[in-house]
Amino acid sequence: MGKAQKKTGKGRLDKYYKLAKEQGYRARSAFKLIQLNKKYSFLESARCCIDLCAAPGGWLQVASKYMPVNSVIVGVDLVPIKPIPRVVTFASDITTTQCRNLIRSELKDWKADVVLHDGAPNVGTAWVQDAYSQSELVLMSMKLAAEFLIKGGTFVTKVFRSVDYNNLIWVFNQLFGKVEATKPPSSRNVSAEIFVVCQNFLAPKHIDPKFFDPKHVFKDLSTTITSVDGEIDKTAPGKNFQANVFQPEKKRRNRHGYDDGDYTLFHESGAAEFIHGQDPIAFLGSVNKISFKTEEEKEWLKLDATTPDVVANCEDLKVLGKGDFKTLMRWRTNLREELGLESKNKPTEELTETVEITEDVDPEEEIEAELERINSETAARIKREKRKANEVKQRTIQRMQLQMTAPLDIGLEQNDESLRYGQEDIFDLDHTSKQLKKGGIATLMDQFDADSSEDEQEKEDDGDDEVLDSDEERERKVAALENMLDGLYDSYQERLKEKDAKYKVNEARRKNKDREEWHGIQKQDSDDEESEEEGGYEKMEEVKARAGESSSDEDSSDEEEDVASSPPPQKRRRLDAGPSGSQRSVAIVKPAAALSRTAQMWFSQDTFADADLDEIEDEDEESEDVESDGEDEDEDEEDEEDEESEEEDELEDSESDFEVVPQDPDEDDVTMWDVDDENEDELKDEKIRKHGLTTAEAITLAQQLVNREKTRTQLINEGFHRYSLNSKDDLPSWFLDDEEKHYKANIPVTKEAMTALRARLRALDARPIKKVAEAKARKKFKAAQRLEKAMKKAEGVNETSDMTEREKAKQIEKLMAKGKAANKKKEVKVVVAKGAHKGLKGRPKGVKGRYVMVDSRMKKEMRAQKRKEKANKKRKRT
Ligand SMILES: C[S@@+](CC[C@H](N)C(=O)[O-])C[C@H]1O[C@@H](n2cnc3c(N)ncnc32)[C@H](O)[C@@H]1O
Repeated sequence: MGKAQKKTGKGRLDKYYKLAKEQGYRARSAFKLIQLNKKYSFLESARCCIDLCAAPGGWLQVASKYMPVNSVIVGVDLVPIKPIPRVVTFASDITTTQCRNLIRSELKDWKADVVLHDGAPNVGTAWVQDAYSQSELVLMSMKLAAEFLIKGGTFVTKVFRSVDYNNLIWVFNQLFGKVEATKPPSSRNVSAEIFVVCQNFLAPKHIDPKFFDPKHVFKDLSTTITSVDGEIDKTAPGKNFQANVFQPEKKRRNRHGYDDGDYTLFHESGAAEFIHGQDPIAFLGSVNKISFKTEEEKEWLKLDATTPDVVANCEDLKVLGKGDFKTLMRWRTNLREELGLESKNKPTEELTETVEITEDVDPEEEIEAELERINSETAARIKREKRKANEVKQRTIQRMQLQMTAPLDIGLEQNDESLRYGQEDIFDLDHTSKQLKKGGIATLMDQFDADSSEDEQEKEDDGDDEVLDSDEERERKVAALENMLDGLYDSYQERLKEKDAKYKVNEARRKNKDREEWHGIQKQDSDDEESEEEGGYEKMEEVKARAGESSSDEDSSDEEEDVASSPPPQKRRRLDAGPSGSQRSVAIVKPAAALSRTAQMWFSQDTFADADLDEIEDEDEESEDVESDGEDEDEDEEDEEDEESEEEDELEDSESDFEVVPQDPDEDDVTMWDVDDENEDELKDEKIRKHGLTTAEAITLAQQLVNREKTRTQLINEGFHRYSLNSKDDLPSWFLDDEEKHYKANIPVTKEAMTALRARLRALDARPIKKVAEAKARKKFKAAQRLEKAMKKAEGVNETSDMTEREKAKQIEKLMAKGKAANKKKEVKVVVAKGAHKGLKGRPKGVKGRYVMVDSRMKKEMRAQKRKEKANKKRKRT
């Protein structure tokens, strides 16, 4: 099992693996040679073949099979190869002379027609190393091939696609007439191996030994080491050391061998060379240790700049990381500055000051320069402030767009003074109207921006610039990240919602609603009297329509302007009759011009009817609930029961009488969780109209209402709890969405409700399936058709004059009876073939119409079959 898994893991169980097993080859690689030979046909004519790196012997098997009988086949590998008939094998390293000698002794003075090489180094470490070892191995095998191949012979070798590839091909081309690289189908695509078939060995008398020397063949390797960026760096060798410095974890081979006279791998150099040298990076890459041996170097050890860290780093450069090398580079710079080898990068201001001191400057010029400096500093500061203010503004706007914050939040973030903006836009008309006159939210935001930038400026002046900057930076990053996340979440939600058909309906509704949004009643003097007669609902609709007309084509800002410029409504007539039935007096609403539309709507309520707007503020403070003002006088006298019944009455009254319902002054100020309540309600209503109440909770509540166990007010009141009005400000939209879904009160369900729901479901279940329903409908339709036909006939009978009335009546009765009756199936009489009927051919005596003869055997068999079918059906159902 383990073995099988291992093979599967390596992906070996492919077609060729199975084929090799089937055909008795020791390795799937045998098919590579088969396919190569199929293409180039070098084995059939070969009399002698050397297979280098032949274990376990797949290629040898192929050679033995395809080569003529009595051919000489020699296989060499590091590992011993199990004997193969007609094949001589031995274990040896093909890079050694011992191997060469062994082959020589085996071949005597024969020459090989084919030399095969499928070697792969048994390293299995880094890819670069593997590839290079492979290239070296190829070069060694080519050396053997050049020695043992006959002129015109073929050399087949495996190479890896690597930087050495072209060099190898170049060498092959020097020794062979035809060189072709190919990848047989059995070679896996994922493998970097390529097979090069070199044909027509030129057998030159003298071959330059450099062709077999990796140092020469791959000599530009040292200059083609990949740089830090992963690009081939073909520049000076010195650069490679730089690469080593900044990528120390990558070990590279010393491909170019040792320098003349230098046979060690360890290099030590004095610190002076590092400090005074022009190429410190190359130095760090080529040296193992920096020593402090000279007097000067020893002195450097005493300097503050030479920290213990630096000394430790100098001990062994080969173990250092990027950071350590940077420390050394910094140390070098510091030291060079101290030694005066490098000038310090002083700030320009410092330099300017030095110039001022040294130069004899005219006082006027000095003043001018000073002024210029101050100006430029101020300009820079203003620019900085502006940038910061813009950033804050942008952030706030972005937050608002993402619905993370309401305009009120801006105030909250600020201070108590500005906190008033958000709340007073409802209650403090003067203050708010002033704010709104200036430009509404934008003004508030501007003010906020100004405030915040002032604050920031103060902070900046007080505190450390660097710390503040970094803090701000961090804050900005965090905010940007949050915004990004929220934005992503929103777009995710959008995507989800777009898919949702319900959402589309919702959206369409909301758009309609927005278009029709009621912006309060605007006074129309001319139709005062009409409005008195009209019902409240009509009035509201009319006003809605008017508001819609006026606002439909304009954007919100235009609307604001319109409100401001339109003549203020002078008076408002209350239309509802009070408990006494008398009409109330007309209220004067003065400063509507200065109010926002929402504020107008709010103050258009009757509650404010008697009061001058200037007084409203005071009233607000006194009374908590604005709506209850009108009933104040009575309330004290009434007991709790009366109160309840009055509330009910009020609710009923409200349906018939016109009452200005206060619209939420600002949607952002509403602190309920469920944002789409209205739409949801509409949908629910529609659903209820269509399907009735579908949940046990809904049925429970409905039953309670119908049975007068609870009043509507009670139900509404029960829906509130201490968390209902929790602020949703600053809460991320995903949280609100979750809350909307899951944060719901558990409504107790009654047994009756469950029973009712179950009964309904049962009725639903009991409904016939479609086919049955269709059949029934067909039947009904046919019956109706029959009846119609009969009636037509009856009419005809009625119109004939040949018949007496009595006859007519009889005839019609018959026709109608026929029309009502369904077509009866023609009866088939069953005649049992026994007694006189046994073995009877033809119609039995006394039997009229259709008949069928049955015998007892047949009857039994039929019954048995029916029984079986029934049993089968039952089994299937369970
Ligand atoms: C892919 S296998 C060859 C498979 C063979 N062609 C066959 O069909 O069975 C590669 C072989 O190269 C051998 N090898 C690697 N380096 C070698 C070296 N320096 N001298 C001899 N054989 C070597 C390995 O021992 C290994 O068996």
